[in-house]
Amino acid sequence: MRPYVFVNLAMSADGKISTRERRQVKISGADDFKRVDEIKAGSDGIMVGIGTVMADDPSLTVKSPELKAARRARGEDEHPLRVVVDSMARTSPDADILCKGAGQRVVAVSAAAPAGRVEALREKAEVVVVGEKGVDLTLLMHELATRGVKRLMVEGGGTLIWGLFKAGLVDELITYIGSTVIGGVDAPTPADGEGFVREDEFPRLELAGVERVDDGVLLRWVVKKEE
Ligand SMILES: NC(=O)C1=CN([C@@H]2O[C@H](COP(=O)(O)OP(=O)(O)OC[C@H]3O[C@@H](n4cnc5c(N)ncnc54)[C@H](O)[C@@H]3O)[C@@H](O)[C@H]2O)C=CC1
Ligand SMILES: Nc1nc(O)c(N)c(N[C@@H]2O[C@H](COP(=O)(O)O)[C@@H](O)[C@H]2O)n1
Repeated sequence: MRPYVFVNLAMSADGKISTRERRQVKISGADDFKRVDEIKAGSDGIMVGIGTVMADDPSLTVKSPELKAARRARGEDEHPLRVVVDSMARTSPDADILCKGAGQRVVAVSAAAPAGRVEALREKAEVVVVGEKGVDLTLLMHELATRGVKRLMVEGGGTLIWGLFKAGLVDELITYIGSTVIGGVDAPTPADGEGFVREDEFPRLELAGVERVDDGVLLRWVVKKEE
């Protein structure tokens, strides 16, 4: 049992999701940010890796007052459950994702995380220990499903997205391609990590939508299931 997992990201025309210094950049335009807010509001949970928390300090809150009101009217918290994948419990207790906006949080750590940092995080979030050295993403998905997460949005970054693809946990990939070039061999891309080597390992995608948004393109891919 696991949630439906969809990844949403914005990349430059040359396939980078931030600069080589991992500095957050605005790739999406106003209409795309509105679309992101809508799909976030339609999700039960939203997940990021600790690399993104440390680089961007995102809140991952729903921004539109109307969308927040609609969630309340459905009996939901204003913001989806926010989930940080954080093997060593490096999330700062002052991070926006733990402090901004009402709602539930889960920080997923491994058994190798220092006890003191785990205890400090328990003041702000539910901490789940899944995995020995790194976070076992399959176990985490099971934990999220038992907490009622049916639709999970993944915001990145590239290392987490790679880990999810490697574990066969991605159902859909939504990519906004913006009208800019970032460049840099060390700049993060949508799926980093070590990468697949053999062609028979590559996840296969089916193109489910192409749309012009702002001055870029929105692509929606559905991951083909193995027969
Ligand atoms: N343009 C966009 O749409 C977005 C861009 N970003 C950018 O991505 C960059 C951050 O990406 P990364 O450094 O790759 O960090 P990340 O956010 O992907 O976090 C990776 C970390 O997650 C932890 N982790 C634990 N278990 C794991 C597992 N099983 N698989 C994978 N990771 C696991 C590890 O500590 C790992 O270093 C930033 O520069 C940020 O601005 C992030 C989100 C969206
Ligand atoms: N969809 C999208 N377009 C961009 O141009 C971006 N830079 C990002 N970045 C992601 O948005 C997060 C910000 O979240 P909050 O506004 O703090 O809620 C950031 O951390 C990236 O995950 N996304």
